[in-house]
Amino acid sequence: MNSLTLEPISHVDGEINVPGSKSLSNRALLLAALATGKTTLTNLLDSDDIKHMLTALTQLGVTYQLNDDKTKCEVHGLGGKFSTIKPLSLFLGNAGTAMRPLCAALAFSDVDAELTGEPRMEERPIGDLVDELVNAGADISYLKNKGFPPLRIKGKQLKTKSFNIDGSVSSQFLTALLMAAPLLEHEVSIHIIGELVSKPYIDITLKTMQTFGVSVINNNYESFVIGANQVYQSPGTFLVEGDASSASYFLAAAAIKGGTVKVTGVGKASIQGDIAFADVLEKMGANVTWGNDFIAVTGAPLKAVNMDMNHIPDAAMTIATTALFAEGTTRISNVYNWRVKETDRLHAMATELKKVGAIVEEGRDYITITPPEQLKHAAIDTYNDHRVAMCFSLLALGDAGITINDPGCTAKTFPTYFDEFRKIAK
Ligand SMILES: O=C(O)C1=C[C@@H](OP(=O)(O)O)[C@@H](O)[C@H](O)C1
Ligand SMILES: C=C(OP(=O)(O)O)C(=O)O
Repeated sequence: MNSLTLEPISHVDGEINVPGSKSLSNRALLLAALATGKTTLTNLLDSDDIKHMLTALTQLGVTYQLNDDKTKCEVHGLGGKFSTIKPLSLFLGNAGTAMRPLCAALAFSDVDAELTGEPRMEERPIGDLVDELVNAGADISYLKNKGFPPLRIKGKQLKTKSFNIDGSVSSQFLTALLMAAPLLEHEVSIHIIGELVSKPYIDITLKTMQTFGVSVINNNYESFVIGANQVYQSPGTFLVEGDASSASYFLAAAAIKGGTVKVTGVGKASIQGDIAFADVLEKMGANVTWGNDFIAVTGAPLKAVNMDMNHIPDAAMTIATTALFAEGTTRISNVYNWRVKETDRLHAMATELKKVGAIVEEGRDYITITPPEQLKHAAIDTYNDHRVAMCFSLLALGDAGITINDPGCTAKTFPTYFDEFRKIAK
């Protein structure tokens, strides 16, 4: 298997302009496709998750022009729902931000489409979304296992005005329903059952919908109302912010090693919840400076934290490896849904952290990490999970270096990650 060995890095310093946000790229592409008018997206992310959304949109009859480096895209909006004649098969890889939102949008469109994905996608739940859509009258069937992709969707116009969605496994089910609701044209109310996880991603959804001209009443994240006859309208241009989760690795590197790293393209004006990662680093002892469009971190001796990280599920993985350089036992809690993402992340992190010598406790929805006296070199298995590969690159800041197996798996959200990481190693 292809692997990458990172030798110990003695110092970090520098400035990194992070690529566009995955969450914003795929939301903006979908809403631009449904909107009236032409939208020019800039700083679009060029990665596997976005390629899957773009390919699906082409198959759905959306036209767009991508520039050479694929970071600028002019989308010609359909001015309403998708409408295609022939049955389609859309392959969405392992992109949750394509599978879940397209599922709802297609259920309310004039299409006959199969939604398929990588083997892991067939293990990632979608039942809470599909079953509620079916309750409401949608025509969706499971092609293999109940509750999981692949799906067959025969879209239709529904009269249902009220939906109940379970938000305790993934916020993407609510995001999907929110973004598709205007296609129904009448007023829609959505009621949340269970504890809504990953709440800041709902803010990203609502703010992106607002930019495209659709407003939603948010009753304290317990229910949402989308008024009748709201149509997505192109904002003209849409600048995709830098990805706050991708920023976490560079900021953590500075926190661990003691230099200063400035990440640009994302800052205190960001609508991404993962900027709160910098607050965790601050709590651990690092110094953080904020600008509207940048975050800079200067390292200092770090101490462990004990925190509920449900609000930053992706960046929390970066804390799990940062914890190896902090004094004491770090506890990351309320992250049960790590288990249903690219891999079972609680188990994968526990397994790989033990390989470098950490003392780890893996709970149902938490993990504790105590650093060893001395970190050991290990070959880290990455389970086709981009974030496992990226967060373990931080082990290069220890004395033993690290080997990352299958480093190419970062292509899901950050194909150039290791080239960028090398730039801050001095
Ligand atoms: O809506 C989004 O853009 C995302 C929501 C989160 O998923 P969950 O809501 O499943 O936790 C996050 O982990 C994922 O990377 C992106
Ligand atoms: C959970 C993630 O991805 P997805 O959008 O496929 O859910 C992630 O990027 O960490």
